[in-house]
Amino acid sequence: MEQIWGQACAKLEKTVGPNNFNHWIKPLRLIAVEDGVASFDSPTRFISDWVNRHFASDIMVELSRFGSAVERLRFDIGAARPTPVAANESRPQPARPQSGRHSRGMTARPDLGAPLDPRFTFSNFVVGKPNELAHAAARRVAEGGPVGFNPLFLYGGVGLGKTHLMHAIAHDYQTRHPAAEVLYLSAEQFMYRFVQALRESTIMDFKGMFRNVNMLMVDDVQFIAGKDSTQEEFFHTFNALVDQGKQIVISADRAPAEIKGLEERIKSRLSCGLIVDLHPTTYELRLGILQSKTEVFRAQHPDLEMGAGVLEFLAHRITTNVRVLEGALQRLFAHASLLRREITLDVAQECLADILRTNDRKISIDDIQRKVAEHYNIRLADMMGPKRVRTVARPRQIAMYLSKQLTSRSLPEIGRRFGGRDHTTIMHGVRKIEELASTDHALAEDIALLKRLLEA
Ligand SMILES: Nc1ncnc2c1ncn2[C@@H]1O[C@H](COP(=O)(O)OP(=O)(O)OP(=O)(O)O)[C@@H](O)[C@H]1O
Repeated sequence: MEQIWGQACAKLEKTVGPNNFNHWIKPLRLIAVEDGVASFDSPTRFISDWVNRHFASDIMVELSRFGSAVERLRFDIGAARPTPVAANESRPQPARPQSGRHSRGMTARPDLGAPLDPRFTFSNFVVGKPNELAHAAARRVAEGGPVGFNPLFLYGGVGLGKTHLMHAIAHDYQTRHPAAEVLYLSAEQFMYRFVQALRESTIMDFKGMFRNVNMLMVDDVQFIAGKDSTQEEFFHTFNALVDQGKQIVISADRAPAEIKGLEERIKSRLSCGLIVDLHPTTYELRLGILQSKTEVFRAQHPDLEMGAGVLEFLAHRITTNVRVLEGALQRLFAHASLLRREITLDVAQECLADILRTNDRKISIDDIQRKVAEHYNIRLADMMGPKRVRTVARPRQIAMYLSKQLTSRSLPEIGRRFGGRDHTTIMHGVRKIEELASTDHALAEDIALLKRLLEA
């Protein structure tokens, strides 16, 4: 195993860049490869989660070269001894792209941010209807100059490209402004640094370092909800930077107003700039992403043979998020490079059976009623009951609308599930919500959020 891992590591270092490699992959120890599953010891959960999210497909492709195809990674936590770099998890590398033209002449805060993924650039980001606004806003912020919108707040469901866009902004901004200091980190890391500074009585250094950057990017800000002192510190950092005209970019899984447990003053601060959401992908966008990733892979492996209709099939069947889509494609690449044969539709279906099954999970009217009732804080029984007050009737109509949109049930069937209502009542409800959502932005947002929660 050591030998295999050693050889795979030599390749991986080139693919992901030395900084990412040292920080995330080097601390892992390969224990076994069995039944398509590669098992690792990882010093911490944080490292294994990060690796799973960002480098799983690279690792699977490399390991598949040594025998049977690897289709999944598994991690045991705590058994591996951290390397000096891994022990440094609390002090990750500066926000600094690792390769090529970006790496020259940049300044970045030492010991603060998380590393940037060199693959997350604008040129690798496929633009379509669901993400064009977010992409345009990100491009604009990356240009720098007089701050147009501060903060830029990007939000959207899991795996829709928020982190990719943030890294792309950082890469581009640093290329244009080599002397500028860009700090990218997750909200979780922000909290960790803050707690560490409190513990080590270095809070003034902490404040100084955060307040001296030119651009601060905080990913997954919903993480600090409910964590009062971290929120307080974040609020002051935020204000200090905005007052100095420094750019802030934030991401979250939902709009500021929707983040429960986040202080009102922070919500209102976060809403001062531009809030843009990444919508769930469309078929066209998914296909575009698959084609672009296949081209990249083919540039390195010209012998790849992809049968007609395979990418279309994947774009049609895997609709959850781009990360899952990418994972499926990487698994196919791993198969192709190992077996050296064309990926036909049959091969794809067989090889991806588990992913395809999960994606087939149907959303039920029950799920919808429960989620909507929870969201609007009404009783589930009110979905079926006769109450006509608006606080109950509107959520009920939203649930009707979502049932029509997200399930294949007919109007009479939906009517039956909403306390035996007539199909014309359901039709009226659906139309009403369509009409309202076209003018009421808050309602449209609510519906988009509910859809994301249901489809997650
Ligand atoms: N439009 C796109 N073009 C190319 N790749 C994309 C696009 N959208 C997402 N991806 C890829 O999908 C994967 C997941 O994206 P990313 O990590 O940015 O998602 P996220 O929105 O930050 O998710 P999470 O909510 O889990 O943090 C990444 O590998 C990213 O490169």
